Amino acid sequence: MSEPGQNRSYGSSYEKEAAALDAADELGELRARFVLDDTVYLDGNSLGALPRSVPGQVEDVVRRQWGSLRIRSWDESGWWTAPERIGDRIAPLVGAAPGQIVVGDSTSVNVFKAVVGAVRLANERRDARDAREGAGVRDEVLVDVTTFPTDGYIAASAARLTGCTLRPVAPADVPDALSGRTAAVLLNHVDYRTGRLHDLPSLTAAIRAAGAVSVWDLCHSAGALPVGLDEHGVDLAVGCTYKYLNGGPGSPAYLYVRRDHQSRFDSPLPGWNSHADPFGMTPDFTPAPGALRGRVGTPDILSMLALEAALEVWDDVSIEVLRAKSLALTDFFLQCVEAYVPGGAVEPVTPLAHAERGSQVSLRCADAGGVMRRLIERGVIGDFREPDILRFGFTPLYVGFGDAERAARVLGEMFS
Ligand SMILES: Cc1ncc(COP(=O)(O)O)c(C=O)c1O
Ligand SMILES: Nc1c(O)cccc1C(=O)C[C@H](N)C(=O)O
Repeated sequence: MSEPGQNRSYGSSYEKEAAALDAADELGELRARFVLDDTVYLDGNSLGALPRSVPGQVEDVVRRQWGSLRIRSWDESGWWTAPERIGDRIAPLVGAAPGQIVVGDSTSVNVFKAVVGAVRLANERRDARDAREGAGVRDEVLVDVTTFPTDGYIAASAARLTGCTLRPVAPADVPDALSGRTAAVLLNHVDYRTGRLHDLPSLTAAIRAAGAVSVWDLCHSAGALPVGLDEHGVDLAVGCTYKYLNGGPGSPAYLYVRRDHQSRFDSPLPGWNSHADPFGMTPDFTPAPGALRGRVGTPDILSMLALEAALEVWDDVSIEVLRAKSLALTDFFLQCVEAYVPGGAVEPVTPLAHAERGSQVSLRCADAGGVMRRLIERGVIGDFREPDILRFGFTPLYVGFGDAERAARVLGEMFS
């Protein structure tokens, strides 16, 4: 792969432009903090690359904290408080003040906690307003019709369990679909298939104005672009940590519970780790104060502390700078695709408008599965999503403009 500064001759004007952009990239030096090879890795929106800080720290967790300190590590190594400590480390990346995020469980499980919790919150609030306004029960859950499947499956079950009807709606149609019956609305911030960025500020405002509770899935936005949870008044949010946050395969997810809601957040999974006094071992459940009530059982310490090590890379990164690079990368990739790929062979599905674009580019293409297989054989790693989508994720921490140019060039060669 061509690295900036390397003494080689550049073939096309796009190669030259990529080299200049890489040389000027203020995040460029972060790439060295990841384990990468000479492939072009455009699949960090599925599994982020390994940060170099992780293996040594995981070894310490295993050998010293577990191997030597054993049970003492729950206190002495900070194991017990890891879910909230690591939650506070993720918080600035999604625009949240400390004390509102706990890490643990999978995204799917957190979607369940959040949707059931949202329906309960909406109706608890209704109880107070009900007497005054004569409002009926809020018994409808709206879900993004294009959602990543797990959110849809879990929302359907959560709706059944809470006596609600589930109504799939396109995100843009949510304002018109809201009514006095809407309890909760579950939306994806960035669509996993198309890369479309939904309008979180205005949708959240519409949901709040209708008296319903918003739940946002941040899997494809956290670590890729500014989210602004506190600023935009989001009620509840969930996200995974193995994509743009590089926590590793199956690393734990997180749950955000807005501070104003915490005292009324009634988790459908109250475990001993969400109890106010876990070691009191009482038969009755008293929820812990704050976001801690979003915890359930014993945290998965090995994965969680690998994630904590992975998050170190964010110490000096501005999300605004990251977003600017992400948009520049996807713009440049699209420009190169237009230059290298014969007209009509692929069609961009990801919106061109910056305000509607996440950190990926999806291209519709005939035999997309076969094309992606051949791209991977040629060292360009993206992925294929049914039925006809080539998906390229741009993780601004370690993807460069040279990668974007090479990926588009190799894609063009597939059609020559
Ligand atoms: C938007 C979205 N939600 C949820 C998930 C999956 O959640 P889990 O971590 O439970 O597998 C993914 C990806 O796997 C996703 O893209
Ligand atoms: N979570 C994944 C997994 O365990 C295996 C393979 C892929 C994934 C993914 O994250 C898929 C991803 N959410 C997507 O956007 O398609």
